[in-house]
Amino acid sequence: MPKVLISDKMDPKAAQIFRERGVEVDEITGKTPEELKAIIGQYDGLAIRSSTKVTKEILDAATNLKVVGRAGIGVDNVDIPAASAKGVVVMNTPFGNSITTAEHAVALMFALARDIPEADKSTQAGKWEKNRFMGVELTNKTLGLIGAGNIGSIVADRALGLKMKVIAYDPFLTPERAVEMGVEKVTLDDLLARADFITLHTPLTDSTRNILSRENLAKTKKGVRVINCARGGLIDEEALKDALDSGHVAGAALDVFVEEPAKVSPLFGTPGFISTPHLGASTNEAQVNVAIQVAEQMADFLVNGGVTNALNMPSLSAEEAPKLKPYMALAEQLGSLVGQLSGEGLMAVSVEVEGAAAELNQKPITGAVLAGLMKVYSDTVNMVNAPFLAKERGLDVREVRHDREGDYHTLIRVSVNGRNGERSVAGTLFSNRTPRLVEMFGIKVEADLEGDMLYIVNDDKPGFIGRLGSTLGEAGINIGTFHLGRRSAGGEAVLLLSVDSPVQGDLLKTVCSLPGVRQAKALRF
Ligand SMILES: NC(=O)C1=CN([C@@H]2O[C@H](COP(=O)(O)OP(=O)(O)OC[C@H]3O[C@@H](n4cnc5c(N)ncnc54)[C@H](O)[C@@H]3O)[C@@H](O)[C@H]2O)C=CC1
Ligand SMILES: O=C(O)C(=O)COP(=O)(O)O
Repeated sequence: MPKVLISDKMDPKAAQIFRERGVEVDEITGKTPEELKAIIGQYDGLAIRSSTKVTKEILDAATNLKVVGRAGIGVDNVDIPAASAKGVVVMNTPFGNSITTAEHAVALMFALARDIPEADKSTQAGKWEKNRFMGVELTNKTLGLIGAGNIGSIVADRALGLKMKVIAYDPFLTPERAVEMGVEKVTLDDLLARADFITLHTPLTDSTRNILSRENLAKTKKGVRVINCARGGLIDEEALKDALDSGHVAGAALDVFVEEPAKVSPLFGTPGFISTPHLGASTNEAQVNVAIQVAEQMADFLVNGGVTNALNMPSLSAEEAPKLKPYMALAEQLGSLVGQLSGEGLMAVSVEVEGAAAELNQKPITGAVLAGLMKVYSDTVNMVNAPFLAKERGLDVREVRHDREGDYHTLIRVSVNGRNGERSVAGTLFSNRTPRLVEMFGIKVEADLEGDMLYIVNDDKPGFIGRLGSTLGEAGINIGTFHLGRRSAGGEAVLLLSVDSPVQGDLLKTVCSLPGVRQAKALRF
């Protein structure tokens, strides 16, 4: 039974779904990194929100971890390259809390426009300062969206309903989508110069970090109000404080901070400043949505191999996963076969699918080929990290899909190019289930690739098989199955034997020195 740790506060629906789906679950929140490191080794899955920091250190201690599920959107608290390198899938729930977060941004915009928090404080202090507070209307004001993705577009929709003019800076926003959203696509400088309110809705990346820098804040319209419900780090907090103090920025509302939890901040106490403690996603509706979604996705992955909303692996639906399973087993065996036979120095690999295999999602098949291939170099390789390892090694990976059906109803062919030239192997599924090798280096063979095997290339001459049988027999090696293929009678032949124990050391040398043997190699599947 797979086991998951929920390490941040999550709606109880998450634990309920894990249990219903046959996943054991522990809910242990508020642990320090050291405490988390000490227990993470027992878990196959880790379900988090934004508090748990999934660092390389945590991942190194997570010896059984297969999946990190983020009940929410932002994954900047997860070291994704480190997770990928360790073969851990990282998934999020990209839509479950978008409406709630957009509504929080709109709420903060209203709060800024009418100085509601300060007015509330003063009223409850019995001051009745009716003449102190003078707000601004939102109608006809210009809202500048930085980031027009899921949340940004919901904010735009609500703002248009409030009769605001919406302008958006997002390098990935197409003109067609801007028209559909009813916003004007502008440059960042244009947005800074024109917006009465600026709201941020981008992830925190190298291109967005400090996007409202001191320099950019200076380019804003005097009296601008700024809202950040996306990520701390998008705004220079010191520069924002100075701009509030000077009156250039009339108000700022931050839900997110560079350092969280934000126990101290240069902005705290600054007139015109409003804050909430990362509450963007905190509604019952959003929390139920993301809890259900993350638990379903993680359980699907741990129980059936389905992959949804992964950030470091192609998707694979729970319906597709069982269909692809035997293909992935075949693909991994073929990859492993060429990997073991080719050794180091591979430069390119091509994965071709034809017949029924060509109708499937090819990415997981290629991932499985690469996992099999790279096992030669690393025993911690899997489908998640294999593509990254391949890239790291500069391996050129090609995928080819043939619509034709050849001799087999379904076929996967793996060809590699390396120091030893090009080699190609192909396999099919027997009875739609059992992987079977059908071709090796252009020679037809039929073999199941399993357990210990012995691969021999030899001259097709009478008497060889008898000599080989006696050599192995004398060494106490039992032959399970025996597969022979040859290019032409009397030419080059290929032998694949399954053996009950590995052929190694001196025995392998003896086999190599048998007359007619061109190459002999022990293989393991
Ligand atoms: N405060 C909170 O509790 C919550 C915060 N968030 C945060 O909100 C942010 C946005 O979420 P979504 O809209 O769902 O993401 P999304 O991926 O749908 O949209 C992000 C948009 O930012 C744009 N973008 C990327 N680089 C940019 C750049 N350099 N300049 C301008 N635009 C750029 C992208 O093209 C994309 O359209 C994320 O950082 C997420 O973590 C999300 C949920 C809750
Ligand atoms: O989904 C996101 O990106 C959020 O920032 C929400 O964070 P939280 O789950 O409330 O800690």
